[in-house]
Amino acid sequence: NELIPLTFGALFPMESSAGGWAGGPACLPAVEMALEDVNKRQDILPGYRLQMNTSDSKCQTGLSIQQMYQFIYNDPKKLMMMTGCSTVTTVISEIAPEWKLVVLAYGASSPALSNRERFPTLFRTHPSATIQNPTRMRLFEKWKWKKVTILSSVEEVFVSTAKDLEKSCSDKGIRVQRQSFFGDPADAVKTLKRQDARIIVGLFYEADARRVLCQAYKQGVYGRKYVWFFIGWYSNTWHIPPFEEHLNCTSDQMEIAAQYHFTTESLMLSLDSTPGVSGYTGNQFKNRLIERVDSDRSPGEMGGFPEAPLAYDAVWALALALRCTIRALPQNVKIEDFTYKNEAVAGQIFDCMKNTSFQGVSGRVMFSDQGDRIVQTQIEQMQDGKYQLVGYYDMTTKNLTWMGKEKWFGKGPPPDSTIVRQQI
Ligand SMILES: CC1(C)CO[C@@H](CC(=O)O)CN1
Repeated sequence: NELIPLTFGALFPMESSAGGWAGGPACLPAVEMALEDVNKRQDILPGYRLQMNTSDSKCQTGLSIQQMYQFIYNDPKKLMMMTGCSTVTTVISEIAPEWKLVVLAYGASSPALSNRERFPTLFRTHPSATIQNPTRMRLFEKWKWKKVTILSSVEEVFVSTAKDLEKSCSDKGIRVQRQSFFGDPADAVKTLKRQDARIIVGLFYEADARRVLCQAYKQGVYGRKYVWFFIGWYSNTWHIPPFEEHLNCTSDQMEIAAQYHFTTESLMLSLDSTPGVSGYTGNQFKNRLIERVDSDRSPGEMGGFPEAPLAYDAVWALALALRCTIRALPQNVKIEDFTYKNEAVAGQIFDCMKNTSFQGVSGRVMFSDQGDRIVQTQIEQMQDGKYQLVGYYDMTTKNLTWMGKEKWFGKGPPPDSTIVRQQI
């Protein structure tokens, strides 16, 4: 007897000509692998076959809306939408409720998406960029810093992350200065000096980070008096200036300025040695993906490779939510009767997605009330041009796992400002 197909629409940014994240090359094969894994199991969607219609969104909003209409106005009916980039996820999640569709984003980090008023049916297996802020706060507490400076570029994702961190600092009685720059950071770095900034959190894309680091070197905002925090998802050699950027700093100068800075980033691949619901561990997933894509480029270079576990787990979240829906619907209502207007089925899919909780290859998959993914974060420190893992932070348990591998120019962490020596 024929399996009944259940279809979802999926957008992958296979390239990003207009800027943005080209995560499709590694995330599409990860999703295809998850579909095969789900469909070969008898206990996930018995009697059904999960399938997807895909389009290359190029990380462009206009194109993705046009593709969404194609999904909706052509059979088969789509039960859900899966998206990548934050920009595409924003527009798709704003219009999806018109067709009572849940949106599941595997590659959207923008804090603005944590908003149930604007995005009532959005869930994401990719954490918001603000998830790094509790980790930064925990380190300020560990090293007793009560004055912090935040420097961001003007992109919305970084300004909203900076504002979130600024609020967390104020709530904890930490004095915080925040400024943002567009293009050349020279004046912004000059302001850091004038403010006597010592503990500096940088929030920008990789190319801006190089410009900031070069200015820090030129203006002497580096070394024993300073601690820089950068974002951890840059490449491991991000601080080496590419020839074409004509940065007027040498690699040696950049390495000197970068010495002992910290980074924070979301853990996207589970370190757990016990397999998850798929039957695979994070590492087994990673090796299977590398086998599958056997591209001439090294897999780590493939766009979206770090986020591939999130895409794989998104299919499992979707499949388990559909299984939950099938079990919850009354006898006379079939999930295949979904019609973009059928509140009963759509409402049940939303409720099931809301209650998602399973062990994925990217770790525990659960969503907050805003549909946000909660993950652990990883802390590294650059030591002589190489990143050294120094700790993990779990914001749900507030547990900081520290390796004690960090290094300082002096005996320990520098003070957060000029300490006026108390006259004894
Ligand atoms: C960690 C990163 C690179 C943040 O941006 C995400 C893409 C986006 O938010 O548009 C993908 N993952």
